[in-house]
Amino acid sequence: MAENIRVLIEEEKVDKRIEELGKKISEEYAGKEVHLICILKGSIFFTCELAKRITVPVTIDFMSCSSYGAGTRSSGVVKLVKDLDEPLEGKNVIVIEDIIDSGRTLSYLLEILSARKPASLKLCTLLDKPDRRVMPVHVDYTGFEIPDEFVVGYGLDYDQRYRNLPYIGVLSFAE
Ligand SMILES: O=P(O)(O)OC[C@H]1O[C@H](OP(=O)(O)OP(=O)(O)O)[C@H](O)[C@@H]1O
Ligand code: HPA
Repeated sequence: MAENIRVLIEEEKVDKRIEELGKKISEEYAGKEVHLICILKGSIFFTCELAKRITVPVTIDFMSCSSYGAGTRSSGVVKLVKDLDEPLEGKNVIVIEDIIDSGRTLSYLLEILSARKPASLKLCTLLDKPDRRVMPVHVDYTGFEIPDEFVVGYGLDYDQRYRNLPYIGVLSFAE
């Protein structure tokens, strides 16, 4: 089946929104240091772009969690693939995600992370698909709310491909 991609959010619009989020976070954390947790692999592009636009001191750590296999639907089982290198105690933590869909990944992760006693714990996502939510998740910073369509680009993949597209696109399949 042939794969087609239709642009949903252009590169310029994504960049502008990330700039706004960086400014907001910098204002809200004035005088503090923020510890960003990048959820691999999808949020790597967003984390890099956002971190460059935050003007308070930033540290970064990485975690990997997986529930989507080779398809477009979650398996429903979230697995921790790689844990953080650093402890979180006393840190102002912001978890950075590329997308919140069913909410399963984040509700699982936030429970693990809050047990590690950070000074504060917030969630920032580039994309949110609220119509697909199965598990409730409180999101503090959202780039864009999007409809229930499978998207790729800006870190998001289909079967590990398309992460490098500089825009957000909707993937569809034609016979
Ligand atoms: O809200 P959910 O339905 O749980 O979906 C969101 C999660 O799915 C994607 O990760 P994926 O498991 O595909 O791993 P990847 O980031 O390595 O592509 C995405 O990066 C989120 O972590
Ligand atoms: O729409 C999506 N695209 C890519 N990966 C995803 N993981 C959850 N939702 C999506």
